[in-house]
Parts: sequence; structure tokens; C-alpha cells
Amino acid sequence: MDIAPRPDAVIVPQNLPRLLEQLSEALNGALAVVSGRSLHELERFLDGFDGLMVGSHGSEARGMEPPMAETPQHLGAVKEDLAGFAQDHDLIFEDKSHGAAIHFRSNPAKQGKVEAFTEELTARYDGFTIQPAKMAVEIRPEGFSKDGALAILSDLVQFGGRNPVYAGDDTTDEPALAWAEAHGGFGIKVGDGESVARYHLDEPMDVRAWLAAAVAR
Ligand SMILES: O=P(O)(O)OC[C@H]1O[C@H](O[C@H]2O[C@H](CO)[C@@H](O)[C@H](O)[C@H]2O)[C@H](O)[C@@H](O)[C@@H]1O
Repeated sequence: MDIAPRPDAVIVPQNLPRLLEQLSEALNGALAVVSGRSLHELERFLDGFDGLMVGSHGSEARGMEPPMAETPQHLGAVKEDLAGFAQDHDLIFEDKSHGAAIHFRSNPAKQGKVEAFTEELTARYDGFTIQPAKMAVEIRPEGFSKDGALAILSDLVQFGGRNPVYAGDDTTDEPALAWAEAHGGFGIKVGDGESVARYHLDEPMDVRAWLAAAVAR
């Protein structure tokens, strides 16, 4: 999906869920949407796609055992502190299932303050770590990640004997792109920026075109 000014303003292309569903069927289920977003949001955005989904940077999942079984301890306190900080600094607070994010796209000058505050918050509450993102800083549970999710997915029967292919546009995708490259497959970096991925596509629409071509084959 294309970047939007704020997390709740993304526009999901109408044909995307159907496209993912068709590709998943063609691959006998060996396709997963892996995202930093909360699982319930992914399900809302991609209504019509019934396949595997991993949300919250690898801690939530649909169609496989959820990596994190219980709500993280101190989650309420972490969210409350982050929401208060966002309000005081006129920034966007994103409430997530297993964490939260502060977005400074509307005011990039606040980046340093956000980073300092989130550092302090993760030092105060055990079990959380910082996840830098595009014009945002997220706090997520420690011990879960997109590359960790790929390792779990690769043990599922439908992925047996296949080479991993991962596409992503965010800094949060780099460990997963590296994982695909290191495990016999390859990564596709979408958009600008340094990446460990071997391949590159300019825009999310290029990824959708590539997926559509794979379905049509
Ligand atoms: O793993 P992803 O699916 O790439 O999600 C990563 C984060 O994406 C969202 O934030 C980003 O997109 C917003 C909407 O385009 C944009 O306003 C923001 O600046 C970006 O950082 C989402 O809000 C996060 O929860 C995801 O972790």
C-alpha cells in the first residue's frame, strides 16, 4: 500500500484482497502477509483475503499458532504514557494490539524528542523494545520480529521445499529481507533507501503488478 499522511488514512486498492487470495490459492497456501500493523487492522484492510497473516511485527498471527500467547505485561501503562506524550507534542498516537506508535510525519522536527522519550519508556518497562519505522517510533514486545515470523512460517507444511521471497518497503522489513536472502530465497526492497535485498521495485504498485503477473501465469 502507498504511504499515507497518517496510519488511518491508507487507501487499500480494491482488488488487493482478491489478488492475494488468488495467489495464495495458486501457491497452495504458501503466502503470508507480514506487517507491523495490528492483526485486526490487517483483517479489516484485506477483507476477502483468507490466508496467513502475521501482524504487530511478528507477535500476532492468523492461520498459525500465535507467536505471543498473552497480552504483554505493562501494555496499558506504556500506551497511556505514549498517548500522553503524543497529545502534549501534537503528534499522532497509534494504538496497537501489542504495542503503540508515535508518528511524527506531521512534525519531523520532533523526531529527537520522540526517540528520547521512547528510549526512556523501554528502560522503564521490561518486555518492550523500540522499533524505528518510517517517520515513526514504535514500541513492541521484545522477542518477536518479522524475520522471526518468517522462521516460524517456514516450518509450516505449505512452505516445505520452497525458497522464501519477501517484499517490503520499511526499515522494519530489513531483518526479514535479510532472512529471505540468507535462506535460499531473495528479498525485494520497495522504494528508496539502502537495503540488504538483492532486488528493488520503485513503488507498491510495481509489487501489485508483479503479483498480478504471477497469478496470470
Ligand atoms: O510492516 P508494514 O505493513 O510496512 O507496516 C509498518 C508500519 O506502517 C504504518 O506506518 C507507516 O505507514 C503510515 C501510513 O502510510 C505512515 O503514515 C507512517 O508514517 C508509516 O510509518 C503503521 O502505522 C505501523 O503500525 C506499521 O508498523
